[in-house]
Amino acid sequence: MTETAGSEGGFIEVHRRGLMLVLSSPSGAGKTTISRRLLSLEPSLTLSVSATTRPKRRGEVAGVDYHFVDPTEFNLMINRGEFLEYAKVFDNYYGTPRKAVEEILGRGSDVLFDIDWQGTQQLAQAARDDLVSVFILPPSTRELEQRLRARAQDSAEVVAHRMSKAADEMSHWAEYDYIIINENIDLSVARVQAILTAERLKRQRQIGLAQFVKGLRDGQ
Ligand SMILES: Nc1ncnc2c1ncn2[C@@H]1O[C@H](COP(=O)(O)OP(=O)(O)OP(=O)(O)O)[C@@H](O)[C@H]1O
Ligand SMILES: Nc1nc2c(ncn2[C@@H]2O[C@H](COP(=O)(O)O)[C@@H](O)[C@H]2O)c(=O)[nH]1
Repeated sequence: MTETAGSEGGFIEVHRRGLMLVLSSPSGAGKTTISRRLLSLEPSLTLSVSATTRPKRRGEVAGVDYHFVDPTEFNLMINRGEFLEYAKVFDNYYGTPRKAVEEILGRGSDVLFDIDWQGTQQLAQAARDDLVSVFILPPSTRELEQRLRARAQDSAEVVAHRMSKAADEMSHWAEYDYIIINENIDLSVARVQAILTAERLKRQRQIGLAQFVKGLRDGQ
């Protein structure tokens, strides 16, 4: 993203280095819901569409929600080095295609990731300075289970399996930059949006500022 700043006598471009915004949570805490709302509010934020070996849920669209691939194809993608990160989550494989992320960042957009703690650790190793990580917690375990059931997308066994993994997932909360308890969805979306706004304004993400300030000091 480029912002043009200046006054009469010449404009100096202040570019912004793209950032990678990660949302993680135990299954059902609300990160997909928050992501969709945020994407509709933030035109220069683009979702990284993961590849997965998980079967498609009712209502999911290939290429929009996920790239649905079989385990053989997923392995080929691993061997060809096509993933920025990948992990096994709840008995299926999930991975972030590298090329798409590079293209999004290359055109000056920020990237939104809905990935688990394993993927977040891998991204942090590869690009810590560009990463902003947010962990979403449910208001209670009971509410988490209710949300998974009310979503009505997974079998009772899958819901039980995901609930059994929730405590493990949540043990990684302290590895994240920000924590949001998702009680009220409007408030949670506003909070993630506030984080994004503040992170975009960080000094180190604004390229060309030194020149811009020099111009100001020189009276431009
Ligand atoms: N603040 C909220 N209050 C009530 N219901 C919510 C809230 N946030 C999300 N939900 C609902 O909870 C269910 C699970 O949300 P969502 O699918 O966004 O979770 P998720 O964290 O993306 O789960 P997964 O990791 O399994 O993809 C959905 O039916 C959603 O509408
Ligand atoms: N490490 C990664 N985790 C991912 C990726 N895409 C999704 N996920 C996480 O998997 C679980 C389950 O997702 P669901 O859609 O089956 O409910 C959830 O925690 C996601 O955040 C990925 O590319 N890498």
